[in-house]
Amino acid sequence: MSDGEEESSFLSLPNSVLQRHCLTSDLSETATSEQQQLLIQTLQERVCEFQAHLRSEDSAKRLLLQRLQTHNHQLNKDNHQNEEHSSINQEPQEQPRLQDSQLNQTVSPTGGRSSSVLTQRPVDFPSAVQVSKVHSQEQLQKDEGEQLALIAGLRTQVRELEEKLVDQTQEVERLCSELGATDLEKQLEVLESENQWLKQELRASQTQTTCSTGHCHHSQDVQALRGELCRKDEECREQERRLAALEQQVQERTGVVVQLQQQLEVASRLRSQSEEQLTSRLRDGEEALSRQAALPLQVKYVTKTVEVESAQCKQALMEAQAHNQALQEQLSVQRQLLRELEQQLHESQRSSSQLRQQLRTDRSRLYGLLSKAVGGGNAEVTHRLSKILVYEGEMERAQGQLEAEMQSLEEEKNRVIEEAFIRAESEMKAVHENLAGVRMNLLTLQPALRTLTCDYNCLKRQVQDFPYMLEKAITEAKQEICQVIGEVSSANQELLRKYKQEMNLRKKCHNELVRLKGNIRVLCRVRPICAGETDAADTKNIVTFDPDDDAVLYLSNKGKLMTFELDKVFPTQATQEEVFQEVQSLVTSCIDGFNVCIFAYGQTGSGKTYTMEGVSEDPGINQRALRLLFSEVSAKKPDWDYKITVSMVEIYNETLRNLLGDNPNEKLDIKMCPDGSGQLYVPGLTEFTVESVEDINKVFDLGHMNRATACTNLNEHSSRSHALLIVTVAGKLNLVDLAGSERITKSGAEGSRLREAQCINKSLSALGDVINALRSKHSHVPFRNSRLTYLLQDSLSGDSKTLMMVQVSPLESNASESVCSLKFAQRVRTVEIGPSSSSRRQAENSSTSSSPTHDSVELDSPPVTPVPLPISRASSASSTLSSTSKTPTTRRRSHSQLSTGEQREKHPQFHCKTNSHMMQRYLLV
Ligand SMILES: Nc1ncnc2c1ncn2[C@@H]1O[C@H](COP(=O)(O)OP(=O)(O)OP(=O)(O)O)[C@@H](O)[C@H]1O
Repeated sequence: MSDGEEESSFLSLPNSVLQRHCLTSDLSETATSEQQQLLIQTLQERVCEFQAHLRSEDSAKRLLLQRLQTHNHQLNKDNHQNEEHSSINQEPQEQPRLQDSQLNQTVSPTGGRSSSVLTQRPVDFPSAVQVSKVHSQEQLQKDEGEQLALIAGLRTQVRELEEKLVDQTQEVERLCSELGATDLEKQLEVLESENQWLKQELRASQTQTTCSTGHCHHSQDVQALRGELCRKDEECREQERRLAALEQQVQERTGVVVQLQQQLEVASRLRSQSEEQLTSRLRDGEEALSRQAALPLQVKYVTKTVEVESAQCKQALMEAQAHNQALQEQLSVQRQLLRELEQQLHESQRSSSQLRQQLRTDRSRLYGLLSKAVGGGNAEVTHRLSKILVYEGEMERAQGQLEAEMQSLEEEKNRVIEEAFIRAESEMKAVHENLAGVRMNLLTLQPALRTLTCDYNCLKRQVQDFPYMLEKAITEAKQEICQVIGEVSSANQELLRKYKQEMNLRKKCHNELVRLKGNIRVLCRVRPICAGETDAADTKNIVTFDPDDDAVLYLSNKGKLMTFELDKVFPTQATQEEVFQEVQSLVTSCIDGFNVCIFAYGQTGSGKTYTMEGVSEDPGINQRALRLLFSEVSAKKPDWDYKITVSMVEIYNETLRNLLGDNPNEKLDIKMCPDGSGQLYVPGLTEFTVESVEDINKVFDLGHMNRATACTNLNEHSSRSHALLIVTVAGKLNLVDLAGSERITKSGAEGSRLREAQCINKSLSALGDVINALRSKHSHVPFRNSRLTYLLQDSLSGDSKTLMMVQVSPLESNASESVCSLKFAQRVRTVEIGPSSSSRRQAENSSTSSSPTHDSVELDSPPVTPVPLPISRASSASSTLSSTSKTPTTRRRSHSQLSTGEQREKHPQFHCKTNSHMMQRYLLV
C-alpha cells in the first residue's frame, strides 16, 4: 500500500464511522423532520464530495511528485556527467546549488532522494560542453520555473481549499443558525468534528507537503491502534450480527408462540362450539325426557335407562367443561408466563440496545482518543486503550451473560411451551374422546328415544282402548265363567252321581267280599311261649302249623294229633300288623254303615288283651282300627263328614259299667228306644268324640283308670270281665275283649269266683247261642240272654259282620282249654258251612272226637236246624255260600278265588251242628 492509499484509508475510516454514527443518531434519537434529514444528508454528501476532491488533489500531487522525482533523477545524471567534464575546467556552481536547495526546501514534499536529485545535477559534454551546458542551464532554469509554477499552483489550490473550507464552515454556521434546534446540535458537533478531521487532514497534507521526508514518530502505534480498532470493530459487528440472529430467533419463537396461541384459541373456540352443540343436544334430550316423564308406568323402566345415560352424558359434559376450564386456566398461566418472558426479552433487548449505545459511545470516544493520540503521546493512548479493553471485556461478559440468560430463557420458554402444548394436546384429545363418547351416547339414545316414543304411542292407544277391551273381556270372561261353572256344576253333579254310584258299588263289592269271607269269620291266633314259662315241666309246645295251609292248626293232645280248620290261623310269630291286615276290611265296613263286632275269645292268659289292646309300643286291633278309621275319614273329608265317637263299657257279673263316665261304679242299663225303631240304647253311656290319636290314648287311659279303680286286682278283674270299646262312625264297631273262657272246674273257684265264672259262662254261652242262631238263621236269636249279647244285638244282627279271634296257648298245660276253644271255634265256623256237608262234618267231628273234652261236648250237643238269617243280605249270602271247602286245598281256594262262591252255590243247604245248649254246657263243664 502506498502512502496515499494509507492516508485515504485512514481518512475514510472515521468518515464512515461518523456517517454511521450520524445516521444511527438520526434514526435512534432525533428523526423528527424530513427537512433536518435532508439537510444532514446534503451536508454528508458535501463532505463526501470534499473528501473525493481532496483525494483527487492528493493523487494529482503524487503524480506531480513522481514527475519531479523522475526529472531530478535525470538532472542528477546530467550533473554527474558535468562534474566529470569539469575536472579540467571547474566552474563555480553556487547558484544552481542555491537554487537546488531552494527547490528542495519548497518543492520536495516526500523524501530526501529528491533533494539529492535536485542537488546533484549532471553535466554531459566536456568540449561541446559550453553549448550543451548553456543549453542545460537553460533547460534547468526552465524546469525550475515550471516547478515554481507548479508549486505556486499548488499553493493556489490550497488557498482555494481553505477558502472552500471557510465557506463550508460558514455554510454550516448558517445552517446551524437556520435550524437553531437543539436536536441538531449533535449533528453539528459531528460536522464540526468532521471539519476538524478535515482540517487535521489538511494540516497533515500540508505537513507532508512541506516536510517531504517528515515521519510521524507515532505512526507505528497509530497503525497498531488502527488494526486493533478494526479488529474490535469487526468483533462488535460480529456481536451485532449474533444479537440480530438472537433477536430473529426470539421473533421466530414469538411467532411460534403466537401461532400456538392462535391454535389454542381455535381449539378452545371449537371446544366451546362442540360444548354448545352438546349442551343444545342435552337440552333437547332433557326436554324429550321431560316429555317422556309423563309416560305410564309400563315404559318407565326404559325412561330410567335413558335418564341414567343422560346423567352420564351430563357428567361427561361437566367433566369436559371442568377440563376445559382447567385447560383455559393453564392457557392463561402459559400466556402470563409468555408475557413475562416477552417482558424479559424486551428488557434484554433494551439492555442490549443500551449496551450497544454505550459501545457506540465508547467507540466514538475511542476514535476521539485515537485521533488525539495521533497528535498526542503514547501514554495517553495506552491508557485509553486499556480502558477500552476493560470496557470491551465488560461488554463481552455482559453480552455473554445476556446470551446465556437469553438462551436459558429461550429454553425455558420452549420447554414450557412444549409442555403446555403436549398437555393441551393430550387434554384436548381426552376432551375430544369424551365428546365422542357423549356424541355416541346421544346417538344411541336417539333410537332409544324414538323407540320409547313409539312404544309410548302404542301404549297410549292401548290405554285408551283398555277400558273398552277390559269391559269386553270381563263380559266375555263372565260369560265363559258362567258357562264353565254351569259345565263344571253339571260335571260335578254327574261326577257326584257316579261317585255315589261307584261308592255304592264298592260298598256292595266290599260287602260281597266280606260276605264271601263270611259274615261270621273265625280266626285263630296262637300266642308264643313267654320267657317265664320255659322253666316249667309242662311247657311243651303242642301246637304246630301247616306250612301249606294257613287255615289249619295241629294240636298234639295226649299223644293224638288233632287237626283244626279255621278261616285263618296266626302262628306265634305273627305280628300285630299282620293280624290287623286281616281284620281291617271289617273295620272299614263300619264307615260304609255296617255294624261290626270283633271278639277275642279264649282262656285266661291266651293273649286276648294283647291282640285287642296290645302294648304301647305295639298296639293291637283297637288302636289300629281307630287310626285306620281316622285316615279313611280324613281321606273322605272333603266330600263326607264323619264323626267318630268312642264309648267304653265293662260287663262284670252281668253288670254294665260306664268306663268313661264320672262314676265308674255306676251301673248302666240297656233300653229300647222309645221311638219304636227297635234300636237299643244305654242311657247315661258316655261317648267321646275323638279326632286324633292323642284323643284315643286319652280315652284308653281314662277307661283303664276307671277300670282299675273299681277292682283290687286289675289282671284278675280283666280276666273276669268283658271289656267293650264301642266306636261309632257311620256304622258301629264293637271291639270286645271277652273274659277268660277256662273251665271253672279247673280253676276250682268258689264263692264270688264261682259267681264270676257263672256270669262269664252265662254270657259266653249266650254269645254262642246268638252266633249259632244267626248262623243257623233261626227266627229267634236269643240276644237278651246276657248283657253282652243284648248290648251287641244291633252289631250281631242284620247285615252286620262278626269276627271271632280265638286265642290259643301253645302250652301243654293249657291243652284241654285250647282244645275246647278250638273245637268251639271250629263248630261255629262249621255251622255256616251248611247241611249239605253233614257227612263231612260227621267226618270232621269224628276226627276231633278223640279229644275227651270235645267228646263230652259232642255227646251233649243236639242237632242244629239251619234257619235263614233275618237280614235279606245275610240270607242271600247264606244261600249262596257253599260248604265244599273242607280240605285245606279247598279252603285255600275259597280264600283266594271267587269260584269258591260258585262251588258254595252248588251246596246251598248248611246245618249248624251245635246249639246254644251245647255251647253253654261246654262252657259250664
Ligand atoms: N302274640 C303274643 N305275643 C307275645 N306275647 C303274647 C302274645 N299273646 C299273649 N302274650 C302275652 O301273654 C300274656 C297273657 O296275655 P293276655 O293278658 O293278653 O291274656 P288274656 O287272654 O288277655 O288274659 P286274661 O283273660 O286274664 O285277660 C301277656 O303277658 C301277653 O303279653
